[in-house]
Amino acid sequence: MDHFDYRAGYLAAENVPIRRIAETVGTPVYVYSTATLERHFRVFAAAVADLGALVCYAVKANGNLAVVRALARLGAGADVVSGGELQTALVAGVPAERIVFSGVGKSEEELAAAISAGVMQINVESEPELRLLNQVALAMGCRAPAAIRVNPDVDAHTHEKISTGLSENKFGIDWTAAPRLYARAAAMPGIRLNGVAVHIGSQLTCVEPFREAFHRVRDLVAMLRADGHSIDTLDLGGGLGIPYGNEDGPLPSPVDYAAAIRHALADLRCQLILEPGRLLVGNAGVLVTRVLYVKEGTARTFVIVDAAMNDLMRPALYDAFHHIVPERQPACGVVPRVVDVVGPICETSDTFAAERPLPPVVAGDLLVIRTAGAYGASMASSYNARPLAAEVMVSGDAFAVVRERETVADLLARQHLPPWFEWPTPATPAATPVAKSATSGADAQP
Ligand SMILES: Cc1ncc(COP(=O)(O)O)c(C=O)c1O
Ligand SMILES: N[C@@H](CCCC[NH3+])C(=O)O
Repeated sequence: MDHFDYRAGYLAAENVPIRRIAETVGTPVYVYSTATLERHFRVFAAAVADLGALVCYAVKANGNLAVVRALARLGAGADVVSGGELQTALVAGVPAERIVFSGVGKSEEELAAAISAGVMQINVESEPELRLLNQVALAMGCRAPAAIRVNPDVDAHTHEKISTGLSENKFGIDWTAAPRLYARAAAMPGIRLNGVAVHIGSQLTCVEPFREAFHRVRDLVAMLRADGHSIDTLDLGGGLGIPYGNEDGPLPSPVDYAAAIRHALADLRCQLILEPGRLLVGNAGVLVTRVLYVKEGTARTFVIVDAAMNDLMRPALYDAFHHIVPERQPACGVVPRVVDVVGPICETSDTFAAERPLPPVVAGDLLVIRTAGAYGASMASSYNARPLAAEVMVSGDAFAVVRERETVADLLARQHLPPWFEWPTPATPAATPVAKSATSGADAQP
């Protein structure tokens, strides 16, 4: 359930007409609903309440400060995977003791930043990373709280590009090799290793792979405890799928997911950490775009819109399905046309929908791409020199820009000509960036 509904024939985000936002802020624009974010967090938190789990929102799904703040206000912790996400979470008011630092390639600086911020736990994904963490912690005169992310070799039955729990995936340490690493870590004075972490993939549409992974974790905890390690935290990652509108059957609910956890792990007396991302924010966001042209091709009809794969890359990257609806509610009985909805980027994969029945539209109409709150803005780029879209948050009757639209000047501002190139004539426009310094890059001269 979300808070994007037709009101008197026009789509609204909570009580704010989408049209009003588009006319004020322009398009393309991401629109987030506070009520939906809050509802999703509360539903998930209620489902896992009896497990005493700490819900650490996976910031990668949507790192907008306002989104992270909305969840932090409700008590969410954060799962972060870079120094940038760590800072985002801290600035949004997530207490350090509720932050988990995950990721397969953390740099020395990022490890040091996590330790000095006082994060709850660093999830280590390789032996070299464990050794580096030990060194960094010793140099800082402390012991780093850590868990090992294990790879349980379980098929998540999701898109291959977002599956992370198979032994051929780069993530975690093979669960059968993990006991050796725990033994080595026990001898490292800079490491306080007392947890196991697992995350097998994203957009899981059935509970069975979770069950399988959790039972492997259970077996591992028994082995580790038998070896004398104290295991106090279990980080079960995220991954619960959400409806995009093209699923075959019903998806597992947070209650089903909680039952799988309870059954496999509740009696182990560990602090559980859960890292939902998509589930909290996916349906809380839409991408609003304007139709530029309707082009009648010989084989297809193309609805060319002003959003593109740089704004929302999921369809191009994973052939992902997103519902697309007109901002103006179609009249009863209107006959849909089968069209391709495409962006202006010079790639054939810049296609939001192929051969999709859609109510007829004309240039100037607004279309709304649904379920775009997760891995939408957070994966956007400026490909084709297209500035990043604006982001807006709605609450009741109010809306606010929570990320300004980038400008072309922003894109150019950090670029420089090398000193051996003169600016083209006529004279350099005031807004054009200049070479950083006369000497920078001198060694690179041909
Ligand atoms: C370690 C970790 N935790 C949590 C998540 C969030 O996953 P999702 O958005 O599918 O809940 C991810 C991303 O897949 C992840 O890599
Ligand atoms: N980016 C992916 C999810 C990957 C999650 C990160 N491990 C998506 O859009 O579905």
